[in-house]
This record gives sequence, structure tokens and C-alpha cells, in this order.
Amino acid sequence: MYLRHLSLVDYRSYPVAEVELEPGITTFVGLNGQGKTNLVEAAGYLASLSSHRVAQDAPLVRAGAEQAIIRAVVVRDGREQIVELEINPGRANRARLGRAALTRPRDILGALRTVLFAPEDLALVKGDPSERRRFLDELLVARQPRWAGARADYDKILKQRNALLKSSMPLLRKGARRPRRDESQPEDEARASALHTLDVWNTHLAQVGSSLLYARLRLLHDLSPYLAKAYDEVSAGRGAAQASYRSSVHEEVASVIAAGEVPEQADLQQAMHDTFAQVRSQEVERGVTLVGPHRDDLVLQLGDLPAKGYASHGESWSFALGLRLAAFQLLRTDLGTDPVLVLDDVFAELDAGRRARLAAMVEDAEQVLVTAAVADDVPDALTGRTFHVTLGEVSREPA
Ligand SMILES: Nc1ncnc2c1ncn2[C@@H]1O[C@H](COP(=O)(O)OP(=O)(O)OP(=O)(O)O)[C@@H](O)[C@H]1O
Repeated sequence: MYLRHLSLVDYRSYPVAEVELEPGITTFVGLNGQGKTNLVEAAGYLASLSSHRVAQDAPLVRAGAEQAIIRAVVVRDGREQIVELEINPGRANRARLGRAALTRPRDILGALRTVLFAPEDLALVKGDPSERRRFLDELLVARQPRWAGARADYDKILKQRNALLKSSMPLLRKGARRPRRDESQPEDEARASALHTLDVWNTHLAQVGSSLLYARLRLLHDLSPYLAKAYDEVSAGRGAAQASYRSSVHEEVASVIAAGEVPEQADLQQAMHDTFAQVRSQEVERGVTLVGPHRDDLVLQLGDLPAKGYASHGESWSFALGLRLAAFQLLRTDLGTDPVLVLDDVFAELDAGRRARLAAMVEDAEQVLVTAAVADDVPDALTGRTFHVTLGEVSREPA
């Protein structure tokens, strides 16, 4: 698929922008801070409903404006579709596909697929586990948009379970007493009722959590060969990249998972349940849920060493790039169409060999959008059509 047109209204630094695009390679060149990343970030947001730079929507709306609009014409297998999103910080966002207004913005997912590689991706290797969980979950959604709903359900149940753990901490602690406002209910009864409610949440969380865990494991299983190959190509055979899953379920099942096996979902559900029983006193003590996909991590390994804390800066970059290129290849195979590949400001960080190899790996993608502050950093093979971005003006360089 490719973007034929991108229009922005009050998005970041742009009061208005209209950019006509084509398949193949397009490069946006301009000095720092002129709005290059803003353009490609908008495309990424339309595809994933999240920004690679910020967790909140407010910075996406131009300072002083109330809402931002991203509209794109997406072409897939020769058919065009208009995809539109209104970003309303503090209120619900609104989405449209063609003429149809969608009930939920997340129903827009899948209409445009992008894989975006940016300097922020270094955090995939060097950052917290939450970065790697986000990578997996976003890829899950890019592959099958229905996972956005399951992910949201999981977060909701988790929040409710944490609230219960917090609010009932003194009651749930065996033998602990606290002065009760409602003295009509004896302490033992209140405790039994809190425990019963906790069991109900355990069942819900184990059910939704195990399906998310299972989906992540299947995804990782499918992604791994592409990762090994992409890293090998980017680094010209210098090192073997691997990713394994570290699960918070009890050790017996966790070690099976770490070894790369994918247990049945029913077994994962049972394992989550059993682990809740094992860690109950710790959870009650701390008032948070200690088991589930929200506590897991993806362990990245270069040869025999963990990437985090050991890999050099260049190796970490290559690893992050390997993960994104693997995601691209997986989606290409799965969807039968290429996602739009975005390379935001990445060439300045790579040595000449890596630049050339990256260019060779992506030049056959249906559409590649590249941003660079220095045009010479972009390998010749990827220069393609060039747009100059100057103070929010996007103008195409004459051919
Ligand atoms: N919500 C907003 N309202 C107005 N301006 C904004 C907003 N968010 C970001 N900007 C401005 O957008 C500019 C940054 O744009 P962008 O990140 O696209 O730059 P860039 O061309 O990619 O630069 P670099 O080469 O440094 O990465 C900054 O000047 C910033 O102040």
C-alpha cells in the first residue's frame, strides 16, 4: 500500500499542509526543527493511533488550536480510500473511513499500515521493558487490528484489579484489622467478600491476559527468523540477534516460554491463575498486580550477551533497526501488501556500510518515506523524489 496524499490541519507546526505522494522513495530534507518529522509522525499516528514521540495527544495539536486533523488517501491494490482522524485532546477523537464516520477511532486501524524507524527506537534496546512491550503490542495490532480491543480490555481489568488490591489492602491482609466505617458487616465477612472479588478479577485477568500472552508469543515466534536475518544483513554478518520472552508467570512455564516454545493458551491461563495464588501475599502487601503481560519483557540478545547494557551504540542501533525491518517483512508476508516504511532521521547515525546495506534492503518496498537534515546522509539509492521542508512549507524539488 502507499499514501497518495497527506493533508494536515493544525497538526504540530502545520496550520495546513497538502503533500502529494507517489509510490517509491520520497525524501523530506530540511534544517533541524522545520517540520520533517511532524509530517511522517502524522502518517504513523493515522496508522497506529499513537505517536513515536509522545504518549499524550495534546502536543500533536498546533499550539493555540483546539483540534488537529490528519487526512490521507491510501492506495491498496489499486483501490483508494480516504482515511481521516480528528484529534481532540481531552475529548474523544473521531475517525472516518471514506464517507463513513466510525463509532470508535480504533476501527480505523488497519486502513493504513506503517512501519516507522526513528531515533527514539534506540529505547527498544536500551530502555525499559515497557518500550519492548509496546513494540510487540503495536505490531500485534498492525497485524490484526482486533488486538487493540483485547489490549484495551486487559488494561481495564488490570486497573480494576489494582484498585481492588489498593482499596482492600488492610482487609486482604490476613489477620490485619482496621477500624471499619460500616460496623454492621463483621470483619471476617468483609474480608471473605474482598477475597471473593479478587478471585473474580483473577479469573478475568487470567483469561484476557493469557490470550494476549499467547498472541505475543506466536508473534515473536513468527518474527524471530526475520529478526535474525535483518540483523545479519544490516551488520554484514557481525553477530546473531535473538529475542526471547520473559514472562512473569511461575518459573516452570516461564522457562518453557523463555526457551522459545509457545504453550497452549489454556496452559498459560492456568499458569497465570496458579501464579496469582503464589504471589497473593506480595500483591496484597504492595497493592499492585505482579503477574501478567504488563510485567513481561522481551529479552534481546546479541550472540551470548544481552543487548541491553552490553551492545555498543552502533550495535544497539542495528538491533533496533533489525526489529523494525523484521516487523516490515512480517507484515509484508502476512498482509500480502507492503506497509509504508518510514525512516525518520536515521541515516546520520549509521556508518557508510550500514547506510548502504539498509538502502539495499528497503529499496524494493512499495513506498519509503525518508527524512534527513542533511541530504548527503541519504544513500543515493534512496534519494528518490525530494521535498524541501522549510518552516512548515513543504515543496517538491523539480525533477
Ligand atoms: N504542537 C505544536 N505546535 C506548534 N509547533 C510545534 C508543535 N509541536 C512541535 N512543534 C514545532 O515543530 C518543530 C519540530 O518539527 P520536527 O520535529 O518535524 O522537526 P524536524 O524538521 O524533523 O527537525 P530535526 O531535523 O531536528 O529532527 C519545532 O520547531 C517545534 O517547536
